[in-house]
Amino acid sequence: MTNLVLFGPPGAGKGTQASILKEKYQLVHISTGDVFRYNIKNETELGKSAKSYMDKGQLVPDQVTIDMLKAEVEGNEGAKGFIFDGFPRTRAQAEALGEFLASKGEEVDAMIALEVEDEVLVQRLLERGKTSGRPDDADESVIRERIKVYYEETAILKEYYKKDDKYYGVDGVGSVKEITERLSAVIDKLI
Ligand SMILES: Nc1ncnc2c1ncn2[C@@H]1O[C@H](COP(=O)(O)OP(=O)(O)O)[C@@H](O)[C@H]1O
Repeated sequence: MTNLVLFGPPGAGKGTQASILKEKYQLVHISTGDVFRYNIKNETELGKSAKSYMDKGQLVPDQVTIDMLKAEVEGNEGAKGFIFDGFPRTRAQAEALGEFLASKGEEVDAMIALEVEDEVLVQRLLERGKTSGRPDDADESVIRERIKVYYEETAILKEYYKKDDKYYGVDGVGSVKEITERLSAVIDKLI
């Protein structure tokens, strides 16, 4: 299996690239944000518990997120591998993912990060908010909170994967195609 973590701050372009890469490499794309939004739309218990955090730009609690992620992986038996998008976002999530994959004789092969400056992120998210219908994109203070949470809780994962030589940084500014090419150059060396 090939298991990739697509990493980067909110608005870095993870979702856009993951949808392209999953086709190209025949991997299953799991976006924790998308799964939460699906649950909110369908008014499930999970959706109800996630919504209040998401609307404020905060992280959904680890245990809820980890259980959901495991269920998504379990639901895709026979997959050639996964692209994890938006997960892990905390050290506890990274540890849980490692243990979970190890229990299946698998591992995270690489974390590939899209690197984009903060001000570019804010502009992209505000632009996306005009059409995405996402409440967390419509409000600049929520966007800034998400970026702050990223630096406080998520950015440390760079070191976490770096120590195992699994971290790859890619410039996230350019055309969608250019960025796909940069990511593919990393992935092609792994598989
Ligand atoms: N791994 C996660 N842990 C906790 N909360 C998460 C996780 N993934 C997504 N969320 C919640 O969903 C929101 C939206 O996530 P996402 O769709 O990945 O958007 P973005 O990265 O553009 O902010 C996050 O702000 C957070 O509240």
